[in-house]
Amino acid sequence: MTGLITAATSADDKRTALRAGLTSGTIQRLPGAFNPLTAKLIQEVGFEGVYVSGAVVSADLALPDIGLTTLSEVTDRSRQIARVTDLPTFVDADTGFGEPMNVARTITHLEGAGVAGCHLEDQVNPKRCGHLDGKAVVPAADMVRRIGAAVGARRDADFVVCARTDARGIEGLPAAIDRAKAYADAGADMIFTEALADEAEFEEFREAVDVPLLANMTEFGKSELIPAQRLQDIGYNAVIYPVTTLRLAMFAAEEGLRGLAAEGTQAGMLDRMQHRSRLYELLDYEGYNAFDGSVYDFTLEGGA
Ligand SMILES: C[C@](O)(C(=O)O)[C@H](CC(=O)O)C(=O)O
Ligand SMILES: [Mg+2]
Repeated sequence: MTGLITAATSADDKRTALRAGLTSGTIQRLPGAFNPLTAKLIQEVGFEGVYVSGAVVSADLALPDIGLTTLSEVTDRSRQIARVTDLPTFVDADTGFGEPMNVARTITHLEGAGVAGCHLEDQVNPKRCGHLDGKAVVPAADMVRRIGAAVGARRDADFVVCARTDARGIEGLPAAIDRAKAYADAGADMIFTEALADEAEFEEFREAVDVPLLANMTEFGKSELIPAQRLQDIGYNAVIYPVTTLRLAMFAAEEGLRGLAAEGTQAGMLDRMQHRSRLYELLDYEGYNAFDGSVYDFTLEGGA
């Protein structure tokens, strides 16, 4: 049964892998998984990690990304995703769901859910998407307290605590860099440099800060979409594609639903669908069948 139902790799080993990846010189590419099945696809295609996006957890519930989701909702989704992948799962913990003591609780919950690390941001509560205007940040000293609480709460020293600064769009790049340095001094293992404008800003950040850096290549936002290889050349250690799979899937779903409504049948769009056989391959029906021969005792032949 190993590897069926849950991934074979332990949470400890996944945390070790994330740590090793962040110092390997190879940029760790983490697409967002909008569900556990997508996490399996991310692994199969060959990425280094899986991201659980706050924007996606919210959007999945048909909610805007303004801090409405709860620690329980984010933890449950993260656990479901971490369970099925051998890759490290890295989670968006927003502002940590409250004050420093809440942040400590957030870390213990996420650790317990088998995730490899998370990021906490320096926005005020309620937060908003980092690529929107009108954000506000807490004083750096408050964020330092959030980080201290997070670092002190983890039981596995390999759990990555990443500090995100949203200050670039509010206080400017030099202030964002100063904050990043203070956050690293407070024990953050990595800095998430939110909403930088262009390559030059990523370079400037890299030169100024010593700890690993994470880039956010979200679409239709404030940052130029820089290829992973280029980010690696600049010296970034990780990159997230937080909403990419959800945007791809929702675009396809909308097109398909409009076509179905217009045509009265989906017969003309089968070549744009994941085939039943491909879905079953991803779900590893064969593996379950090896466990119990009655699982896969049907044939796909003849079906469209
Ligand atoms: C990374 C992010 O925090 C997320 O929740 O995925 C978002 C992404 C987005 O809204 O595009 C962000 O604030 O950048
Ligand atoms: Mg977010």
